[in-house]
Amino acid sequence: MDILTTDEMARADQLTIAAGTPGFKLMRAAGRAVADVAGELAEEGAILVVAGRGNNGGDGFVAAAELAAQGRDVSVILLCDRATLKGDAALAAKGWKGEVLPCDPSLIGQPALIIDALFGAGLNRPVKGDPLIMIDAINAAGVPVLAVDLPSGINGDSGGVMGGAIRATETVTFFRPKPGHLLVPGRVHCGRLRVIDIGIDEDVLAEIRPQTFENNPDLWADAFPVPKINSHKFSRGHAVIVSGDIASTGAARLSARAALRGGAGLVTVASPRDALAVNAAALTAVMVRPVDTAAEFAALIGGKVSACVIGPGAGVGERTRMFVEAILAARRHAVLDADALTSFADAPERLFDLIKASPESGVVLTPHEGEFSRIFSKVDEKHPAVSKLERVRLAAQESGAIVLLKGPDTVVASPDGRATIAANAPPWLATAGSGDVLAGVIGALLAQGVPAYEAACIGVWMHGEAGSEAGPGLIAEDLTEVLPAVFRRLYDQLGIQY
Ligand SMILES: NC(=O)C1=CN([C@@H]2O[C@H](COP(=O)(O)OP(=O)(O)OC[C@H]3O[C@@H](n4cnc5c(N)ncnc54)[C@H](O)[C@@H]3O)[C@@H](O)[C@H]2O)[C@@H](O)CC1
Ligand SMILES: Nc1ncnc2c1ncn2[C@@H]1O[C@H](COP(=O)(O)OP(=O)(O)O)[C@@H](O)[C@H]1O
Ligand SMILES: [K+]
Repeated sequence: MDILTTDEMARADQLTIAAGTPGFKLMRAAGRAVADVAGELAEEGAILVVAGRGNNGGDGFVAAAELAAQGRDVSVILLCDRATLKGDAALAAKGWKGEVLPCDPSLIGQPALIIDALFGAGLNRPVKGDPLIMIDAINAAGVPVLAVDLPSGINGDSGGVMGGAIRATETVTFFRPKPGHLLVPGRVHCGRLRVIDIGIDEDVLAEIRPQTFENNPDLWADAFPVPKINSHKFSRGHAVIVSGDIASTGAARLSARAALRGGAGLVTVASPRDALAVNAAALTAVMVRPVDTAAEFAALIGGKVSACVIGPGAGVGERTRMFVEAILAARRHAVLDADALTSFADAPERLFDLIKASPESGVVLTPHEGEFSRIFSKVDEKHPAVSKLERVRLAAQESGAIVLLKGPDTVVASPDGRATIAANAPPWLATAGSGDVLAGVIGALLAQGVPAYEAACIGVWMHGEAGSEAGPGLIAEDLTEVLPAVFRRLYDQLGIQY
């Protein structure tokens, strides 16, 4: 699904209004939808609406009036003087015939539900003073909270907490999700997210041309590789995974097994000679080749190899740097992870120049936050206050690669500006070796000819699904073993026969 920034959402409102739907009609639809959800969350008992001075508060007033009309016990606290409300919010407040209580936290009491309509997309500075006291008091009340559009205090574009923020049970947003609903900590503050139609025509999207998407199969189904009846192992691609020295071979084996499970027809581990016995003893369907020097490595990948994965356990230093350079010189599709990134921490431009010199080869960089700040320190220095989404976009532009920044809200961005945010990763994915499996799955997709952006998105999604499939207690080894179940469900979802 498309994700709209708050500016893009404002544009969607404007286009809809310009096409003849009054803004107040949108507000009425929004407020009524909030009232419906409130009725579901609290089938009985008192409901308190806490409204701010803007249109978010306006939605709150509409919901209050709607709930009162249904016979519910509703009260409204307003952050400002009612007489100072303007535009649609003033109109909405007129529709509320009850009393308006002042902004006093002692008036919150213990309702069955609080509707948070303090701030939405218009939050433009850190919350302090009275609204902050109110937010803290709502959070402390210990009752369910339904947030209108965004939990108040959450930045809709970054998901960041601006001074303080509501912890909602559920959030109702309109038309499309915003980045702040999916990026943490915003996602955590939202609770369950509902996206509701308020009468904005989908045609506005053709004009807005959103560049951010939630990472799910609708987005990349067409690029998903399905073996054909006449496929053979060579046509499914050959992935090479670089092993580290004898003390750190496991990470490459995890990646290699994941690459095989991910659908690569052949997988070879390029192993230092002194680690050959360890790797060979621990691998079966995955092949092992002795490789010590850059020349040997170049000879191996110069053959029928379609993609390389380097980084997991590879070791930081000249050997890894030379191997990365050999991969890029040979124009192989590549996943550069972990140590392959850290090896360029002192000279990231050297890496980026090589990537940009072969734009036709798909290169995916898969840092976690620590690795990201090592190789993209310039992005962080130049743009200290931007969201995770924009940081990754900037990193993709700077490097010329597809950049994937891991975490509970993994972002994938392309130098052309497209980006996805994933929201399907369970927290138990954060375990040693999990990233190595992710690198292997993406390597498999690249090996099968999937374009790098889609390969990264598919890999992240499948990795998240595998985490849910394996469930709590998972270790990285489990992820590869549950991939067949993830494939089966995806095939069912996409209507692919098997
Ligand atoms: N036609 C539209 O544009 C629609 C808007 N809708 C609602 O309108 C909301 C956006 O409305 P607004 O743009 O009026 O913005 P908000 O209602 O989010 O808040 C804006 C007001 O809060 C003030 N403010 C911002 N940050 C503050 C802070 N930290 N401390 C104190 N005051 C602060 C601003 O100065 C402004 O007065 C959406 O989130 C959505 O709920 C919906 O009614 C659907 C239609
Ligand atoms: N809180 C979290 N919720 C969901 N997924 C997470 C969370 N933290 C990390 N992950 C995921 O776990 C994986 C960890 O990878 P990484 O940091 O490279 O670890 P390792 O190097 O041990 O494999 C990544 O895919 C990341 O997105
Ligand atoms: K709100």
